[in-house]
Amino acid sequence: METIRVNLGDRSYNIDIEKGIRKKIGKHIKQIFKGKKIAIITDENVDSYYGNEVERLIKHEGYETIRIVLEPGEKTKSFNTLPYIYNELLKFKLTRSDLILTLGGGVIGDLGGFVAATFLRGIDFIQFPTSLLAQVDSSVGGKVAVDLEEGKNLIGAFHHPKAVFIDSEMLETLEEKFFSDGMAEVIKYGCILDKNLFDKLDSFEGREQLMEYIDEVIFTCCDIKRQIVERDERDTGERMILNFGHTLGHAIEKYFNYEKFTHGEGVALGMYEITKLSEKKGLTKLGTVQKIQSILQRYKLPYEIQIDEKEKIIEAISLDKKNLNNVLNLIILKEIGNANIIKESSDFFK
Ligand SMILES: NC(=O)c1ccc[n+]([C@@H]2O[C@H](COP(=O)([O-])OP(=O)(O)OC[C@H]3O[C@@H](n4cnc5c(N)ncnc54)[C@H](O)[C@@H]3O)[C@@H](O)[C@H]2O)c1
Ligand SMILES: O=C(O)C(=O)C[C@@H](O)[C@H](O)[C@H](O)COP(=O)(O)O
Ligand SMILES: [Zn+2]
Repeated sequence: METIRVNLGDRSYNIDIEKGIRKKIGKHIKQIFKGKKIAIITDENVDSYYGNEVERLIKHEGYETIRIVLEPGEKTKSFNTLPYIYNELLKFKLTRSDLILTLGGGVIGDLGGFVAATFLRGIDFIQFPTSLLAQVDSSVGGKVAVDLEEGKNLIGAFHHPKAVFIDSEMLETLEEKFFSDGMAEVIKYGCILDKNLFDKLDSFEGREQLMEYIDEVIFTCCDIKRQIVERDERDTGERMILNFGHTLGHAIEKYFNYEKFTHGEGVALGMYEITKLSEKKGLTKLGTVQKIQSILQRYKLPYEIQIDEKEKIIEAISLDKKNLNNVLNLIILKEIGNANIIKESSDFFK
């Protein structure tokens, strides 16, 4: 097992990465949680593969459990889903000394994490991420949120998990499309900070070859995120570079009502488009956008779309959380492995 310690004072926690760790999940939880009740929040797909096994192992350690199983997909990560979950927790009589376990992808992690941040003014939770995207990104760093119709993650909190358990064996059941989503965030790490990672990903033929190195890739991504989060927990400076591709990505997701493009696809489109623009403006080394296009294609991600109502995208961009005092903090690449934060208006996209 590889363990990464995220050092954040009294909010510190471990990320444990081990193939098959789910088979010992009850015992691992027992080591760090001394309360009585555990509410497992998951979605129907993940539940059908892992729900019974995980709940049985947790019950075996003497905990009382409830399983809250939600519809899969981004639409579930909505403000409107919250009352249902809070009600289930109240019926189960979950108290502040109990625990929430989020078992699923980024939707479940963000939503369940937000519930943990707000229920009874905040209770502990553990992230048990099952999608590639959640294993390399969303389970780490404490950003939890729900979407509004107006935009992504507009209601949220910083609430760190007590622990993160990562079992890459669970990726065997993940559909191709969602594997690609996770690759968008993996590619993002390569683009912003790690040229070696980028080149390595670019040397693989695709999912099958990458899976031979999956734990190494997950470790590298989580460790990059750990370092940034330790230096800028609250996203006031350096952490913004983790948002490369997201200004446009989030706007595109919202523009299509969270139905046409997933988060990873939005990020892929956003990374390509902003790099095309920054290269054209002479801010990025020539040839960078070509490299991004090629790696996105390798991992079956989109890179270009036609949008007729550009002004609506620009309107959505104004809700970006990196917009401070009407100045937009944009993340661009100087070159692969080297990101920069620049202050612009939304005219940058015109
Ligand atoms: N908090 C953060 O720092 C952060 C970072 C990146 C992304 N996010 C958020 O994460 C969300 C996207 O996460 P996602 O891509 O995991 O989406 P998701 O949670 O919708 O999962 C994708 C699909 O894969 C299925 N699935 C998950 N694990 C599976 C498994 N092991 N086997 C079979 N099916 C499985 C799910 O049921 C779902 O249908 C977005 O809402 C995004 O905003 C948050
Ligand atoms: O952890 C971060 O910081 C990130 O920006 C990671 C992103 O991949 C993630 O999508 C995050 O949820 C975006 O946050 P937001 O602040 O732009 O809503
Ligand atoms: Zn993201």
